[in-house]
Amino acid sequence: MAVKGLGQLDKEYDGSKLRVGIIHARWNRVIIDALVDGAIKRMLSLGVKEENIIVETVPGSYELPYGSKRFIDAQKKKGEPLDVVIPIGVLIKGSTMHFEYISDSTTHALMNLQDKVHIPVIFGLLTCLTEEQALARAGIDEAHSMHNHGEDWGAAAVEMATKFGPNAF
Ligand SMILES: Nc1c(NC[C@H](O)[C@H](O)[C@H](O)CO)[nH]c(=O)[nH]c1=O
Ligand SMILES: CC(=O)[C@@H](O)COP(=O)(O)O
Repeated sequence: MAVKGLGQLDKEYDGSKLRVGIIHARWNRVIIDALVDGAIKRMLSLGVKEENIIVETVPGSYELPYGSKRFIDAQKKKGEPLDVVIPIGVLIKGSTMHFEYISDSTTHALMNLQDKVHIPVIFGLLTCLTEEQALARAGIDEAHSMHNHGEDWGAAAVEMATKFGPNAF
């Protein structure tokens, strides 16, 4: 039995009234696409309507914090505010310090973003030392050694928006 991962949620959720934003980087696209797919499928299974999942993209993970902020602002300005956002990126260690700087700064910026936008920001960033680690965490390595982590992010989004989103209480 797998031990790691979100597993079952603490109760049944009805996501039918939620508006969810997914904003994803385009680096490492094959892995990104699997993660985005996993997040969407899980949210649909929790009742989120397809038309209420809005997808935007940025070039790379470094662009996720500012892109997320502007994406949230734009949806609000259109009168279609989001209840939660899932920024998704895949960072894979290369041969320089690039990976460390982007992993650290992006993580902190996404964490701090929540206090600025007042909606939950899910942490959909893989920070992997190898391509194999990233493939496994998207559920697409040959051995299917791990589950698709996008599914956990979709479930976390529905739970956080329902419990702590702008319309939760
Ligand atoms: N190396 C990875 C990047 N690098 C690109 C940066 O995120 C950024 O887009 C660029 O420096 C322009 O500002 N991005 C990833 O998402 N994943 C990587 O592995
Ligand atoms: C995208 C870059 O700036 C690049 O030089 C980083 O190299 P590496 O991924 O090998 O650390």
